[in-house]
Amino acid sequence: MDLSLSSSFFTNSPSLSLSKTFFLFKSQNLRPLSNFPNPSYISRVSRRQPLVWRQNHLIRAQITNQTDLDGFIFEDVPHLTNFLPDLPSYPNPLQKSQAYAIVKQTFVSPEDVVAQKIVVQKDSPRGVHFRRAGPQERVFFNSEEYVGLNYMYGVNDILGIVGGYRGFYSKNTMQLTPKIVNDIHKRGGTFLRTSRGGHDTNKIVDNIEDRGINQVYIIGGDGTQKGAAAIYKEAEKRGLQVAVAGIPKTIDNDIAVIDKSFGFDTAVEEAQRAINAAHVEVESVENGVGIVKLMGRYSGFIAMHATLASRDVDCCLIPESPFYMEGEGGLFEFVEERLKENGHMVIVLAEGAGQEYVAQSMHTVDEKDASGNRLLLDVGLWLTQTIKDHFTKVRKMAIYMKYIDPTYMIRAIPSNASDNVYCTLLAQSAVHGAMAGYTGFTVGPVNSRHAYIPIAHVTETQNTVKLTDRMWARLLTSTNQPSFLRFNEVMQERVDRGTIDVINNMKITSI
Ligand SMILES: Nc1ncnc2c1ncn2[C@@H]1O[C@H](COP(=O)(O)OP(=O)(O)O)[C@@H](O)[C@H]1O
Ligand SMILES: O=P(O)(O)OC[C@H]1O[C@](O)(COP(=O)(O)O)[C@@H](O)[C@@H]1O
Ligand SMILES: [Mg+2]
Repeated sequence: MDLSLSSSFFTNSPSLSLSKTFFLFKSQNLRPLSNFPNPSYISRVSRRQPLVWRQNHLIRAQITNQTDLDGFIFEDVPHLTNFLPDLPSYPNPLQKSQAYAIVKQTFVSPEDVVAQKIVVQKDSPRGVHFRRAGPQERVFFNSEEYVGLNYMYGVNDILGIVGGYRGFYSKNTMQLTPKIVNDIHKRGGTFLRTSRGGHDTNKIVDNIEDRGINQVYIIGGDGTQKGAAAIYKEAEKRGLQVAVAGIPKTIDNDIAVIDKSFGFDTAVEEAQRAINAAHVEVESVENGVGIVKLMGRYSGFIAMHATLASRDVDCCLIPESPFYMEGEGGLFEFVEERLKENGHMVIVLAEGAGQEYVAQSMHTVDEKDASGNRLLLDVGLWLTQTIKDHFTKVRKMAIYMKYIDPTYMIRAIPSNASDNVYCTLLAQSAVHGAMAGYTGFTVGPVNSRHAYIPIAHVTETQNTVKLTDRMWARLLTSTNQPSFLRFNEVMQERVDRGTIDVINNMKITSI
């Protein structure tokens, strides 16, 4: 596969609704031509500490003396030579690439690291660092015989797995060529198709083994990355020369550690159109209240950023910030104030917000999708009806509700320019990492520099909006909406008054 293919390949492929898609980089025909010794894949833990060999991806550097080492922690990713010590390596064919001919530093230094925490104090520990992404001097897949065919790594045997994880064992594969992937970035959806559930690690790795696949690129959100980690572990257990790379793609932006996931920018941009439509509609009537529901199962990033970008939004509701309707500081009070002031208002809400209220009003039980994600109830419809009932029945005020649910329309559009560029970087970094023999990693920007992050590090937490960070405060000052900080108090009052039972799973300790 050449790099231009790999970039268009990935740039094009993970259009927004492509939640769980896989590319296989199959190079079983790439036989070693020579037997170079294993280069020193050594991770230097600190300038002041002797070199430390990385044995396994989640071993944190043994820091014996915090002061001495400035608290430097290197969370390196696994390498194939950890379990295949005799694997031969080859000079990276990029050395001969015209594209890199005048690049000052074609290869990243094995000692380059990217800091997880960018703002530090003079005396604070230096903290966690990840391996910098990029081309490495030596590669562990021999592609020389293909260089004449392609420009960079020269691998031309690439399979697309159709229909998500289950596609490994229940669907046909698709041979991917530059021609096939040429235009896919201009289409929404996923040309490889997708599915939820169906992750059977053994069957998947059996299939990888049977087909002689050497590199697996797995594209998707947090669930997909967990699946990728399981595949990597099983491949390692079986001692397979298979590099597994995770590519973070979800509009929700709920993947930890990285700056943002592919698709998020596009979703925020497209959400503007829905917000604008709501604004136009409610501006045209007296007491118009527009409600726009956006995606965001557990994380309100799309809603928060769309609100900040649009500036037409009066109130943004996200799963991380539980809200309440009645009384002082509640949503009803705020809506009434805004209507008096402006004659109209727009509320943006993330689909995961207020789920407990909807569940309570509908007396439903928790249901899950095939991947184990909680099936969400339509909080937009619930909020629309609740506000309408309050103003018409209790406040005796005529109001006009306009509810817009653009969620799938947003997810279905092709990625925007910024996401396309981002995707090119993800694709190229992933290919460089896998070619260099790294495995079990997710690639992504950390403080704007691309890095290889152990998958387990990315999946151990979920990226959510931190109410204690300044960004949420910026939003509150921009909309001037209530902070709902009295949520706990208000809920307790209601329980005491007997107006509600204890609300199941209510996040009363969310801050
Ligand atoms: N803990 C896990 N281990 C293995 N596979 C998982 C795990 N969690 C989710 N998956 C699989 O990952 C795929 C995608 O997960 P899903 O939650 O639907 O989407 P996303 O990757 O966007 O979060 C599904 O096929 C699901 O079965
Ligand atoms: O209805 P579907 O297709 O299962 O997808 C809905 C979900 O997909 C998302 O857009 C993305 O979530 P994932 O990245 O976990 O797939 C969520 O915001 C939304 O709840
Ligand atoms: Mg998910």
